[in-house]
Amino acid sequence: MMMSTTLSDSPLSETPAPAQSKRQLPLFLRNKKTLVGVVILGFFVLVAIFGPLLAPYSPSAESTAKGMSVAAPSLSHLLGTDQLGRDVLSQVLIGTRTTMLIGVVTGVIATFLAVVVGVSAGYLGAKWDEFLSLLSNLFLVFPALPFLIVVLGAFPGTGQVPIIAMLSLLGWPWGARVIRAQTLSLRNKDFVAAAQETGESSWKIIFYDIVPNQISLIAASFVSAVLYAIGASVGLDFLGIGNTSTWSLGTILYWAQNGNALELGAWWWFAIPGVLIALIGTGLVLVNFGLDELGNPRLRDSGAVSRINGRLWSPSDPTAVQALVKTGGRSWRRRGHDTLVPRTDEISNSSLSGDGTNSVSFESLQRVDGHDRSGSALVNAVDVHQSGGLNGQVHGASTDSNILEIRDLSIAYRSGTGDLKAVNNVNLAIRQAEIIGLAGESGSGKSTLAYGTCRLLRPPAVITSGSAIYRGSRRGASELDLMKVSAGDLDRLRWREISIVFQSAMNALNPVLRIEDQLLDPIERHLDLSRDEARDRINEVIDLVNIPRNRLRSYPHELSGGMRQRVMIAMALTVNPRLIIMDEPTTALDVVVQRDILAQISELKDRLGFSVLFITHDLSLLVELADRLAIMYAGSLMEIGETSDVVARIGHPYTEGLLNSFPPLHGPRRSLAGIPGTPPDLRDAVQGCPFVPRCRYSDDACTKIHPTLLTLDCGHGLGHMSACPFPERIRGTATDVGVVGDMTASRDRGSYDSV
Ligand SMILES: Nc1ncnc2c1ncn2[C@@H]1O[C@H](COP(=O)(O)OP(=O)(O)OP(=O)(O)O)[C@@H](O)[C@H]1O
Repeated sequence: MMMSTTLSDSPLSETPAPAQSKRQLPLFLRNKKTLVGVVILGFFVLVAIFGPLLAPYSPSAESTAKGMSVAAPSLSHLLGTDQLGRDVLSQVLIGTRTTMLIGVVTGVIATFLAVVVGVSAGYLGAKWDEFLSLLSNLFLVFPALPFLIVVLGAFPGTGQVPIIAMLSLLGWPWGARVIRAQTLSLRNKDFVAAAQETGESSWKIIFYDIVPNQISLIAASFVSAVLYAIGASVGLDFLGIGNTSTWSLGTILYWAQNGNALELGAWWWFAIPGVLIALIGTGLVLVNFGLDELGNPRLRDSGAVSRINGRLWSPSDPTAVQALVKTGGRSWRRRGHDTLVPRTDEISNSSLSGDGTNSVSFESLQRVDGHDRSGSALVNAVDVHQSGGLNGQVHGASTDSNILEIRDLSIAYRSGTGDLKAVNNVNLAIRQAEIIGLAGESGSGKSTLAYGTCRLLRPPAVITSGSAIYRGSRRGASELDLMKVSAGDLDRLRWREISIVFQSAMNALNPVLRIEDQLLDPIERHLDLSRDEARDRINEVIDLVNIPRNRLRSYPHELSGGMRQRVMIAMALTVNPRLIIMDEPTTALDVVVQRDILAQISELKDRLGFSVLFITHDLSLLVELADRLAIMYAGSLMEIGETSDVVARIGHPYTEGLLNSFPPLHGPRRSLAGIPGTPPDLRDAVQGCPFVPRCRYSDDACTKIHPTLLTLDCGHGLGHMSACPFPERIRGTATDVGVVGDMTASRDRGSYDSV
């Protein structure tokens, strides 16, 4: 019987769907902090605009009447009076306008200067960059306060203009540095290179490509400049350096200080302007949070969070792999815990390097693990016919030879417009020492399934149901549900037992670390080896993937694409994992290198006995490599079986379409047919089989069935299953990829749920 995990069981499923009222708010305001910030600032903007009109008295009007000096708040003076009987409420209403005006005008000028200098330095580079960076640095170390005192002293009684001018001049360098750095990064992006290639002028590229792509950064820089200007002007006014004859929140504090407000206990005189200044600052800081999140979509997602050592993680994060493997500090020869410790006699006797060095071999590690994972350890086939024909059946059934069983796993991406169901009730078992190929078009949910299984997805992804049972963990537990184990246990399991080879090696490798150091990280984290043993281990894996040892001192950019991908494979192998997830590891490589790497993966798998979940959209590539194929479409498995079965007797029209979409790696050339149409939008509810609109065999019946993986009677070994109720229709339209054999579905059509 299928075990299913409910939403509340899953550590990743704590996020409720967004409330309707929240959905209607603009993106920027969905964050509570930002909303509070905007409300606070909105209040002060209104006070700045209408405050002077509402002031009950002139702020400088003195009252000599008895008891009016330093009078506590009353009905006639809601915020009390100062020592000259002046109304504090009127001073606050008028002073807020001045303070806000200084902040906003300074913010605009300083941000304008920051953008001009930052973008020019970053985009024009060379001498311009040197000159403008030098200028920014000079202004950053400029002794601002004495300078301001001198200048403002030289222009007494000239209103706020000198203050605004001085603060603008001193407030731009921080923003300029950040904007320069972002411009440098954008300048190297492909879309900018493409614009340059088409001959667009520099100014056009700056205005259309560079500046719009850092709007949120510029906005954040503006908010910071406003905050700085308000803080600085209040400080100057309080010290009496500014224009004390003009009312601002700072000058109220100046008069309060001079009038001994504190000693007189006249809290209303200093506390109220003080609180207002703090509130303006808080509002600006909160809005800045929102702008940060707007500029970085990853920060703004709500919901479940996957962390490694407290660090947010995403598979597409360029430094993710570093975080994944390096989840501990550098400490050598940690003892006294259950980390794998190779025995000395095994270390000395079983080197794979063959050069007599004292290296730690894979075989020694396998024996210490208690797992014989030699290539010959391939498991016996399991007859799934016995349990076939049931909804939610795991291909491969439940057997000790399965190292991972994904059961009824469903994953959705939450958004303001509803859930995108990326993975729907997927059941899949991965056996020991097999390569299982997961194929499907882009967007079919392959990566979501793979990363979701290891709980490596981050918000807005949510595991809505299901489990992933990991068997035979080295840490002792016979079965672990990856959806339920603690984050700490999962950290220890990842890489040590399940490692990942990412699609883009250039992104996954840290550009500033040598290859050797990057290979050292997982060893350091997961194995208890001395430095020399670790070096031996690195030499061993680097030999395995055919990279010359002298390249260990290289940086990633000094290697070819194929070499970098091999380094990724070596990194995945360093701690001898039981399962390696390979996410399109060869997509970016040319066919020759691709073939070479595939052959190597296959050979290493046979030699070391690990399992591989190989993800690709190129089914013809998997036909060459995989023991079993799983075909995914619109978040569901469409077909699964031994590769030879699937190719020889195609069981689903989608598989047929995929096979006809790619040229085989070898063999005679054939015309490619492709699959007409596009996959469904996974946000929409699909009636019947999701492939119907693109299927040349479909009829009305297909829109009424609930596609379920059922066993075809022609499979052997682990069986051959398809979600198409009419696989016999594919007969007679054989592609030249494989011969469509005698295949009849022995299934009772009545077992399909009608929808
Ligand atoms: N962070 C995300 N937020 C919202 N939707 C997402 C996110 N990541 C993926 N999706 C959606 O989930 C679905 C499955 O995506 P996934 O990347 O798993 O597919 P895939 O088969 O691995 O595609 P590819 O081969 O292009 O990597 C797609 O519709 C995709 O748009």
